[in-house]
Amino acid sequence: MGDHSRLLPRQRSSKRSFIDTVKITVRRIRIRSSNDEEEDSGLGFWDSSVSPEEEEVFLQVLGMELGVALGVPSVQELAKSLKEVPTRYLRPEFELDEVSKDESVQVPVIDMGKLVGGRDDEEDELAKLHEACRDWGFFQVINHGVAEEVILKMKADVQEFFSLPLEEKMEYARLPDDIQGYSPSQVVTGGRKLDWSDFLYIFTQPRDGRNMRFWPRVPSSFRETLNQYSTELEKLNTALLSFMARNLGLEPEKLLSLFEGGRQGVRTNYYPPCKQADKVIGSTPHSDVAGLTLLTQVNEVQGLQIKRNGKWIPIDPIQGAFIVNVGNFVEIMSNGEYKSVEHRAVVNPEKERLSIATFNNPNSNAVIGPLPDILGKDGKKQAPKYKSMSFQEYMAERLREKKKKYYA
Ligand SMILES: O=C(O)CCC(=O)C(=O)O
Ligand SMILES: [Fe+2]
Repeated sequence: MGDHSRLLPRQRSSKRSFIDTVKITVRRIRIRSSNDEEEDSGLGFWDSSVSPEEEEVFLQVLGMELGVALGVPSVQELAKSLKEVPTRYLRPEFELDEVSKDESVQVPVIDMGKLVGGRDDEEDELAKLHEACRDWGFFQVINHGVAEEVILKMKADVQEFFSLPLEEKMEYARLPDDIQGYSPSQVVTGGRKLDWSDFLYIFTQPRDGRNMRFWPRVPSSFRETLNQYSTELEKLNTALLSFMARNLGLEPEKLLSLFEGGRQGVRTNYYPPCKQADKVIGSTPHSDVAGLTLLTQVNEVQGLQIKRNGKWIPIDPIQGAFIVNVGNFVEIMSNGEYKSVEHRAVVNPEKERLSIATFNNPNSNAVIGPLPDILGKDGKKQAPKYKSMSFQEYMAERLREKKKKYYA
């Protein structure tokens, strides 16, 4: 998932006793779940008044430990040895969802080649981009300027990483106090239901925010490849934001300054095949907590679906294109003119699927709210549809929401 709502400050070591409390709670839950009972209590502690940062650490430690306790270091491994899908992955709530069969319904394709260099068709393409962000929240971008070689290398290295033996991947396992690293999906929520996927999540920009501990050394080119990929995608993100700013009647510099130095995270998703593919979900429906998300699909296996008029529309990726979606931050900043659309990933019965999602965030000083220039646009005052708050407050709120959803 693109959640990535977990960008709160790291825990200070003075909070040790809190962590110990968490560990004890987790141990209790572990004993309980190994006895195969419902593990829904033992969370009385949860209600005590802890700060959002503390909640954050709690969720992470709980999620990690619970994942291990349930014997799911990786869905990829589970899928190999599997006779039957464990109940925890069965998601009957999605079985009746309607999926569109009309293959002609596809997200708009934006040709970035037309947006640079003062061509005659520039205005038409800008209008198409505006429409895509307003009406779809998703589009594919071609002629985006990212060298094909960099994309191919990234895909190859990601594929190689996931084909390593589990022990090697576990060298980059997520740690209790971090959200980066290799992990099965959704254990971070400690939820009762799990997604049919693993991921490797790495903070890639700004450079001084990198923790090389989570950057794979194998394949040997991985680090350099990711560095290049992330740098190229940062440029693409900036270019797209500046076109969107023009479309929204904003000064590009003003919008870009909110994203300057913001965190970029690259999440590579691995969806193992599943014989009961229609009974599991690779990525639970969500909208991305990001400014813009740029997605590359590693192989030809389809899986991404977006919600439109109550139906799921499967996205057919164009070779070499990026699938771009408006994230929650851009929706809010545009006062809802652009939409952060719900999406999910389904699993294939025969083939593995891999994707690389790059999330680009505003910086932590940015106020998250409708931009004053949008509210006052065209001389008319628009009422703000979203509250304004600090980046940290926004993240804490998402966390509280998640807590409600998974622990209610
Ligand atoms: O795998 C995909 O196509 C979607 C992944 C996704 O939505 C995410 O990581 O946020
Ligand atoms: Fe997503």
